[in-house]
Amino acid sequence: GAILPRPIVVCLDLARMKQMDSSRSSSLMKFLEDTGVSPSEEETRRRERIILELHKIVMDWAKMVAFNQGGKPWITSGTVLTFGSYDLGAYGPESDIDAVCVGPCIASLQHHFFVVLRQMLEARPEVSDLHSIESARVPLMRFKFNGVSVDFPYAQLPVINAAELQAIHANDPRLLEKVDEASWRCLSGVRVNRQIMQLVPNMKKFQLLLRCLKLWARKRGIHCHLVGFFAGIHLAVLGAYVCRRHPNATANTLLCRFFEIFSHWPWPLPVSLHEQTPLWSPDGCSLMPIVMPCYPPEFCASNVTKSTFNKIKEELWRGLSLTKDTSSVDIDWSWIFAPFPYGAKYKHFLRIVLSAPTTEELRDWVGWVKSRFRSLILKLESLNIGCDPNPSEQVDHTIGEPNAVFLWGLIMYSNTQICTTSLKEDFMRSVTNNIYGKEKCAHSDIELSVVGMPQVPKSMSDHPAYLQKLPNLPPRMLGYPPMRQGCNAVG
Ligand SMILES: Nc1ncnc2c1ncn2[C@@H]1O[C@H](COP(=O)(O)OP(=O)(O)OP(=O)(O)O)[C@@H](O)[C@H]1O
Ligand SMILES: [Mg+2]
Repeated sequence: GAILPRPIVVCLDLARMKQMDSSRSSSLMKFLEDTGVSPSEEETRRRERIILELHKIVMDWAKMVAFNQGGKPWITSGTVLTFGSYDLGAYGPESDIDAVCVGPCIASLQHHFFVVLRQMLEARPEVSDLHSIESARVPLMRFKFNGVSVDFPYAQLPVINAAELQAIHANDPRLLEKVDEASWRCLSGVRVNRQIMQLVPNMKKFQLLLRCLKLWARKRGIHCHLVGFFAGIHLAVLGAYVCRRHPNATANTLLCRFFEIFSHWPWPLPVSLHEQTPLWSPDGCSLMPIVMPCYPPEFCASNVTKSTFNKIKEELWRGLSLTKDTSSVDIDWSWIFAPFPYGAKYKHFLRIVLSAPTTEELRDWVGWVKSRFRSLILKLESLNIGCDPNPSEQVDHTIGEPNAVFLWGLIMYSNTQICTTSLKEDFMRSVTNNIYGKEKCAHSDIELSVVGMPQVPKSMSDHPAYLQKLPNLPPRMLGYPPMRQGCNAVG
């Protein structure tokens, strides 16, 4: 046939690509809807009511603190500021509500927050599972309010009328200079969120992308800050970066660009939404530095190690290979968001069993040990063993005591033997170092063993048929050498 002049071919191609892009975006939105990652109207209302109730409780509490100190209750106030994925409008059904309790200078953290306010919350029928985590970097109360998990840290402002002042000056550096370190940290969560919202060109598209990223990271086993994967804030910054680079892109293009940009990212170049990068980098931030948009700039805290860095890179390459073919109209989104097939990927697993006499003790114990997991991953790496710390927890019903079981995929680079006795001794040193509430965990236990496939729960060993269709990635993209056959693992 006749050869069309070039400009017309380009126009037709562009029109076809645009149509494909929009049809892929529609199918992506339909997929997200079917997966149920977006909260229903009712769920949204429920969360709004919770924030409102918490606000009322904090107001009453501030007035009571003033009254008990002989002050005038009407000039004192407190408030609640939300942050995290709730505030960004990208929360899912399993997300918590992150809310800072902002209190006046007369309300102390130790007594008024952890004792007086705790009692007020405990007296409410909507509140359950309340516990205080006083030793955390950001001390907080964690509870369920009408069944929704709430993380509730405390920021004490150097003023009496905290509610009024925060509305005007939450970003005022002079005010922030006067608050203590823990208060400053939780207010920076609020400030970072506000900055992100100001920096993204289209909030709706950003929320959609962030929902995709959170779902993808959860399904692929790379959404867990404590074991060295992404925290929500990392994904929010990476998502915002893509949105800023492509302000007019559709949902499909944004997701494709995310994989394209970050599978090729020259780490350790920091990802930053503005020009500035922090002057110093805390431990754990050197492999995959991501900068929070606040002043002064700070890195998001990170626990990434060589192993988890490799897995993240592998997953980014996988995402790229599944989305880069722009010539096909349809894309099966369930491939991209497929659960990670641990059972098919690894031959050996490190089985970590945490147990305690009661469920309350187990909750504290699991929280504490998880905050030490990074040292176990580093220890394995020092033995030349890579690991994929599956963040999900199982329960072994054959054990009498309340327990939580973790199964981490092991990658043996050489004929290494794992002696779990010395591994445990080593890990226990890190667990018992600086332990908070030692007596609380006196009857709790850890057991480590190396197990093979048969002892892995069915949910982890299933190998969905669609995984067979995955394109083969070159080993370079997998980030580590292929596993040696016949390695010895001694439990
Ligand atoms: N590693 C971190 N570095 C810096 N700030 C963090 C980090 N982890 C959490 N935060 C702060 O705490 C907030 C809430 O964290 P959280 O882990 O609940 O994430 P999220 O984005 O709310 O995701 P989810 O939907 O899973 O709850 C973040 O928005 C951030 O301000
Ligand atoms: Mg949250």
